[in-house]
Amino acid sequence: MSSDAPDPSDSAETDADAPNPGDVAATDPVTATADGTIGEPEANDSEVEEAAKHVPSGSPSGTPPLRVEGLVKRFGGVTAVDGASFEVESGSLTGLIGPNGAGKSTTFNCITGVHEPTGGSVYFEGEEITGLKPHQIAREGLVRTFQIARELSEMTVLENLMLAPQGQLGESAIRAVTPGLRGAVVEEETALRERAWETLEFFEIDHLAHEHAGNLSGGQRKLLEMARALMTDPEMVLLDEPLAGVNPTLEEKLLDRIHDLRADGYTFLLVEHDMDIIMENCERVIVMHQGSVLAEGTGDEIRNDERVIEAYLGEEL
Ligand SMILES: Nc1ncnc2c1ncn2[C@@H]1O[C@H](COP(=O)(O)OP(=O)(O)OP(=O)(O)O)[C@@H](O)[C@H]1O
Repeated sequence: MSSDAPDPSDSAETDADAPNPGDVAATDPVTATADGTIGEPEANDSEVEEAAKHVPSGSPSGTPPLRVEGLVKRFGGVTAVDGASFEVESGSLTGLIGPNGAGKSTTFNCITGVHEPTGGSVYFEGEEITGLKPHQIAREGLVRTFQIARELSEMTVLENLMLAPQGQLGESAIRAVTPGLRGAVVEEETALRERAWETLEFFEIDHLAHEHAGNLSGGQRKLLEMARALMTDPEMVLLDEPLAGVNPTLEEKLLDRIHDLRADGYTFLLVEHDMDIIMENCERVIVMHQGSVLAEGTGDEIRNDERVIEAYLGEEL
């Protein structure tokens, strides 16, 4: 996949700023806790436990969580996405595949507000989100995973999780320093810390809570990236090659977690080059080619589709 870094050739447009997961606001929630420490979760009252839980509320009945209509993205003379249209069903794990340069990354970036589309529309749970900034889209419940930025590599795994909502949602630190709001902030931080521990346990990386993120293996980092995305209480998560460079044990763990989350009502759109993973895990597959959608269907339908075979000519399908 191409990098998310803005391309100099893209300067003519006003792409939204990508949420910078490395942006640590002036008042860091990790240090703004009641006792000033980051520790194991304290005994929780039921209110905190309730606040820590998140289950997707789901789309209004019959509305696909994600609908992309005639999406176009040009970079100067290059048309990266050329009228792509598709829907993702609620609670599904849908694969987005296509040969190199098909436009998958750019589509992800347009959906999540990293790029402003040149044309077309994106709807999330029936509401148009085209052109919104990434943190606004994240606030609606649609997030993507991001590589752990350099600044965050120097922080612990627990800190990474506690900062995730700020990074993705663009929360203002002002609330945290405003007199009169401090009590509420401390309560929020307690819930946040509890939630972070729960999430670490869910991904089975709680033993790494106090490790610097930079010391994690590639696979552990992928788990952390996913854990960070979940800390924002999303309804839907876009996964951009979440298994690249992950060893088979962690790969299985990550896929198991994705299936668990699906069972809880989360929706996933997955870009992945490994066709076996797509075919074994995705009930629906969307194939992009030259910027638009070439075919859609089950893994078997896609594998046997002549147009898809031709598009992948020379590549293993
Ligand atoms: N910022 C950019 N500036 C100019 N061209 C770009 C930019 N981003 C992507 N492109 C071009 O748009 C096309 C689609 O790229 P994109 O990365 O979206 O494809 P992809 O399907 O994700 O490919 P891959 O699987 O190889 O990562 C390619 O021709 C690529 O070179």
